[in-house]
Amino acid sequence: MVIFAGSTTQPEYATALSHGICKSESWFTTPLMLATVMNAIFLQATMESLGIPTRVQTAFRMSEVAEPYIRRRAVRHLEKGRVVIFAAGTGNPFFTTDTAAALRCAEINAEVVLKATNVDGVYDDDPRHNPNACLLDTLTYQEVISKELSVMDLTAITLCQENNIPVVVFNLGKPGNISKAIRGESVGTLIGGTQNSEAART
Ligand SMILES: Nc1ncnc2c1ncn2[C@@H]1O[C@H](COP(=O)(O)OP(=O)(O)OP(=O)(O)O)[C@@H](O)[C@H]1O
Ligand SMILES: O=c1ccn([C@@H]2O[C@H](COP(=O)(O)O)[C@@H](O)[C@H]2O)c(=O)[nH]1
Repeated sequence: MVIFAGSTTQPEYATALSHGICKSESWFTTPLMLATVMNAIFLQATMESLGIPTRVQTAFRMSEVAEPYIRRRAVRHLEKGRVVIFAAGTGNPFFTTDTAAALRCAEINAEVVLKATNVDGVYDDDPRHNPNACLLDTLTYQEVISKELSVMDLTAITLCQENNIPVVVFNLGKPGNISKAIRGESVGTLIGGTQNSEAART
């Protein structure tokens, strides 16, 4: 199993950027990537307190606190039944944690990207701004791109499309949703599903 730690919004950093304290957006992205490492370490501690063996791998070196990302090593951990938490995004500015998820899933030949987020799935419009937006059950990658359904950034969705990795978008806040998504039960929105993944949902 693979889990990606999303960066939480850091209002202090956003304020620093808007006040001109941070010189460029590429500088500003570093603390955001570091925030995902903190999240990953907390998640690791929580999972290990439940007896689940876990490893954190970071996209840039922080060897005193976590392993560096090494694809073959990550795959070996998974083969041994450990949860691997990938942190620090892609390690590069101008990307997102969704793109990091798509990239790592492509690298390790993952079957699916499970995007646990703060809305029930993909809507025909941003539900935060349009209360009449309708929740969609399934979508093709092309529909997400052409209709500009910005629940996931274009780089991430394109990477999933190119590597035929379906994406399930679901609400993290609803109890039971993570289990449902992992078991392949119907939850949220399925993007780029094949007949097999459709069957798995029913
Ligand atoms: N068509 C759409 N359907 C669903 N959500 C949409 C759509 N368009 C925009 N959104 C927005 O996308 C957001 C979810 O994506 P976002 O990447 O912000 O969340 P996240 O991945 O949970 O956050 P993070 O990556 O910081 O952990 C929702 O809060 C919603 O407002
Ligand atoms: O690989 C990466 C991952 C993230 N960033 C920066 O962090 C923010 C927040 O990421 P979310 O995926 O929206 O949680 C993102 O906008 C980037 O500024 C990055 O540079 N590289």
